[in-house]
Amino acid sequence: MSEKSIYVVGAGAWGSALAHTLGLGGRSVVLCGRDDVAIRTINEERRNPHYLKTVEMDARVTAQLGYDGIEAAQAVLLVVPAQASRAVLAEIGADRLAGQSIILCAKGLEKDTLKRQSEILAEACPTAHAFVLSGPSFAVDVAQGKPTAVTLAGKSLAAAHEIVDLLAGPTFRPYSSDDIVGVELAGALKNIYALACGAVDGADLGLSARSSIMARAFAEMGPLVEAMGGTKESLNGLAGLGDLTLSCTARESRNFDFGYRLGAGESVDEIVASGAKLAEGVHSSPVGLALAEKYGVEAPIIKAVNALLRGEAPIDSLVAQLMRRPLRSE
Ligand SMILES: NC(=O)c1ccc[n+]([C@@H]2O[C@H](COP(=O)([O-])OP(=O)(O)OC[C@H]3O[C@@H](n4cnc5c(N)ncnc54)[C@H](O)[C@@H]3O)[C@@H](O)[C@H]2O)c1
Ligand SMILES: O=P(O)(O)OC[C@H](O)CO
Repeated sequence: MSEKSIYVVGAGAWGSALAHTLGLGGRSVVLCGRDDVAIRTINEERRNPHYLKTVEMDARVTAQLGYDGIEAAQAVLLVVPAQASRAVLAEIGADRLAGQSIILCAKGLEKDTLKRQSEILAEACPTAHAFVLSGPSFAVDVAQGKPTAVTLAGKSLAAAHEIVDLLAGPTFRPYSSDDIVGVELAGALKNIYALACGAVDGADLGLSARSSIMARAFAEMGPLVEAMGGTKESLNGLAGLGDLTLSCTARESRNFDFGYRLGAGESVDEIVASGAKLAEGVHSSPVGLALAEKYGVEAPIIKAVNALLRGEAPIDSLVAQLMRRPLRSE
């Protein structure tokens, strides 16, 4: 019998990179997209015309429109923006996902409902098994076969190990975790802090200020993650410290870049109108603030990012406000 395929839903930058790296790891992959030109180009020319254009997609990857055959997948990676996950899961349908292992790859929180990706999946398909893939990983690095280590969380370590074995390849190394809540919160929150660090850079407030924001962001995440049922240990790992470091220091991060442009004086509307790429933190910031308020946790940096996004104050005056907070111990 032929090997079952892994289905990757979402043929954007991250879905394409993951499909390619799984192919390199010897897996048969079906990449599900919604743009027929992209599908045809991937199958005929081995490249995605919209994302990672120069990467030659591994031959084990087949692209297709829609979700045909997904019910027989070995596992499904959901790789669409966080705000689209619910609609895409509904489009695929609970019946086809029943009992399947679904690896949630989006790093974001749902507006209005304040839900994490695994909560959305539980509502969309209660019998599916949720896993979360997160950690420091730029699509372009993964697609170019540069060494990358990430966190893969499941309900138990044993369950996570199985998916780790499935996803691991010569240049892609997942570590197992049993903290779904902590790992998915870490991935979503780091995008908010990347906006802050980008803004600090864009306003030329200095590398010392940026490092201070990163360290205080790391401290700020702990109480919220714990209040919501995750563990601080997850923050010490790849999904926490690893991704915070990457996203808060590199202009290649779309969230950092968005923040950089805000710090340099552009407005949210101007940046969006210019066709900026997906910056999940823009959507997750109000959710992060609402969650902090709901759980009674102090989150001054998340609050400042929300004020920045709402155009209430420029980053230098928001940082000045942070500097005027009462002095305290670490
Ligand atoms: N790009 C990265 O380096 C990277 C790394 C790790 C995690 N992620 C996360 O992965 C998620 C996806 O990011 P990306 O970089 O692939 O974004 P992207 O903008 O490159 O691609 C998103 C893809 O989702 C599709 N999509 C959007 N809305 C859809 C809908 N309603 N129905 C069906 N398909 C839809 C788009 O057509 C596109 O193909 C984000 O949450 C991001 O934080 C990205
Ligand atoms: O480009 P960003 O800011 O969405 O970051 C991509 C990945 O999440 C980095 O780990």
